[in-house]
Amino acid sequence: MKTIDELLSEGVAGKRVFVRADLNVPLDGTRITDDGRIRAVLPTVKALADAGARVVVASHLGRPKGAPDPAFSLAPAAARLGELLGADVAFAADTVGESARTAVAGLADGQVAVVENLRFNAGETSKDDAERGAFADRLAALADVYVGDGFGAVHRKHASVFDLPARLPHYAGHLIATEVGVLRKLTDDVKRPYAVVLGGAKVSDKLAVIDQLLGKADRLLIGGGMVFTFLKAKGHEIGSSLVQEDQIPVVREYIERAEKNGVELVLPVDVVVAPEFPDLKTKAPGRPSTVAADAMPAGQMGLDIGPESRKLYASKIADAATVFWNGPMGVFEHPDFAEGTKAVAQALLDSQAFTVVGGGDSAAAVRILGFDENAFGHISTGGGASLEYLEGKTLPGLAALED
Ligand SMILES: Nc1ncnc2c1ncn2[C@@H]1O[C@H](COP(=O)(O)OP(=O)(O)OP(=O)(O)O)[C@@H](O)[C@H]1O
Ligand SMILES: O=C(O)[C@H](O)COP(=O)(O)O
Repeated sequence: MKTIDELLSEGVAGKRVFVRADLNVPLDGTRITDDGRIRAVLPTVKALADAGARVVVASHLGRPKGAPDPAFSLAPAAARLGELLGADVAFAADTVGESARTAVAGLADGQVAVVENLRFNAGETSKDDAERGAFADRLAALADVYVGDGFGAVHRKHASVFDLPARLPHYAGHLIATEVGVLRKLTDDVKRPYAVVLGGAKVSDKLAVIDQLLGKADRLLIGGGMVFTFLKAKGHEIGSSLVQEDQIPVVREYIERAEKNGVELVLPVDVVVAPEFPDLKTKAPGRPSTVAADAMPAGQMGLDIGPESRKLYASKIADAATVFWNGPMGVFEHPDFAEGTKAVAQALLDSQAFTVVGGGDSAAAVRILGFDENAFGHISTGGGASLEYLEGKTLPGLAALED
């Protein structure tokens, strides 16, 4: 994979460089609640601009349906990029149309433009190779060189990620190079004991990852919404908690395989429950109570791991040599259900282990709960992307950058 350093040494002054970033940031209306992903691509954009390139930045935001939708405009992200760069950033109101062509044509050396959300175009995410290819042709017309730096999206076989680099000289940006360098350490020669902490709400995505991790990790600590599919598979009552009913047989097989492979599968011994999902806007009292994990009352919903589990999880993290953490332990957005996530974050910081936090929500949780992000070994900008990398899958956006 050629990197941006090679591109810079070849010289980029006057060239139009297309940077595929992941500016898919959480928004409250038009207010960005966590700008980590914009800050993460700054080194690449800055290096190119400083070297005199005409930089065209593109990204998706959210999951619009292949047509313009103002709720998913990249305008707030473009404005924030300009603030962080300390420079004017032009914004095109479309992705490959008149506005984009004019914005790019108007760039002087060292200037930056952002084009509108890639997913406002059906060709970006199409399953049809020809349709994606046609959109990639239109993107290619905007640039002379491609730099892939949207690590959070490299697991997507989308036009700007997969098809466009085939049409232009292509290089990996600083963020992709860093992310791959760190995650490779977790796949090539991981220092053991290797503990993986999995939580969050995207249960079906993450259950598939466990299949692979059972052959790689020494310890698997389960938290978040995934817990209840495991507890149910063990025959326990789980009340009205999140559950993936169709995965119960699969989870039973995981429990057996963990035992056979000598992988320590750690489940909560107690859970924090409430009568209903908390109101995250008003933060009205969540009416939490703590119960044993094998004695959850019917009608209650599990929303965090309990105090005994926090101690247990911290002890399993304390003497690990490597820890990968993806997904909050509970509904951390509400103070009544944030303690499990806080305890795991603190345990990572207290351990001597090499620690990697992966996932948009996990990284945001760390920052929102007030932890110093620089104290962790690495905070990945990719949730699904980092998990799929660890699964050993070929990621389209990385394969496309190879020659
Ligand atoms: N017990 C639970 N019940 C319901 N939701 C939960 C529970 N525990 C955690 N969550 C929710 O999980 C969400 C985060 O899950 P997600 O799987 O998206 O994390 P992530 O992998 O860090 O993010 P991403 O994949 O978007 O990069 C949070 O909004 C949190 O409230
Ligand atoms: O948030 C993410 O994980 C990335 O930006 C990819 O977004 P997607 O899951 O909508 O493809």
